[in-house]
Amino acid sequence: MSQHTTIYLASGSPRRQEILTQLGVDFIQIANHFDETQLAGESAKEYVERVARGKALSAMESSEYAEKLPVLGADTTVVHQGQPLGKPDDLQHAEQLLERLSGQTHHVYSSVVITHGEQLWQTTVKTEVTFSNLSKTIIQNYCRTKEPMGKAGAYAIQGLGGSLITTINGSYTNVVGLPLYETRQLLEQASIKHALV
Ligand SMILES: Cc1cn([C@H]2C[C@H](O)[C@@H](COP(=O)(O)OP(=O)(O)OP(=O)(O)O)O2)c(=O)[nH]c1=O
Repeated sequence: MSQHTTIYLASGSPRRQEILTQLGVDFIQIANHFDETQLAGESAKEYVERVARGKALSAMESSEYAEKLPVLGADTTVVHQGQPLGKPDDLQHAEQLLERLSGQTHHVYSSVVITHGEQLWQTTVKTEVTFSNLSKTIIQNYCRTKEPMGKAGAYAIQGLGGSLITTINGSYTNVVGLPLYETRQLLEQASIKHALV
């Protein structure tokens, strides 16, 4: 099979753009308008996998992108006690999410999908993250930086939020939004050019 040198990235996440750039992938960024509301009766892992597929497929099916290059989409969700915690609606919601995660261990799931025509490749990675005990003042001061906004679980491990975390077990880039090693493997399965092939 011949190699694809350019793909569509169906993501507005600056973190995903940075990680793909780090991998040396040439991409064109496109929007995805997938509705991320949760359906009843699915596990957190099934949820993140469905949303990642939905993001990639909805972007691919858009007639605007008829050229049909491969499309990469991804979703990241923080899961605490089996419940997916998405991005905060506002700063008050961010405080509630951080109160919930304080002193606790949770999991971060990222699922990455590449679609091209009838073909679909998908990988899902889980990382365990443990938070220190957070005082009300620390939570309020952290929220005041606005860093929690737009981040699943209301924190950014790559920013000041990293100072709230005591340990992680598993892939760091998976928490940031795109697991580097597993994404490289997926690119290779889909015959997409990156810096190492
Ligand atoms: C937990 C965590 C999440 N995040 C980010 C990664 C994702 O951008 C975001 C999770 O939301 P997503 O819904 O996965 O992605 P998104 O809406 O930002 O972008 P798109 O759907 O267009 O691809 O949270 C961090 O940047 N750092 C972290 O530590």
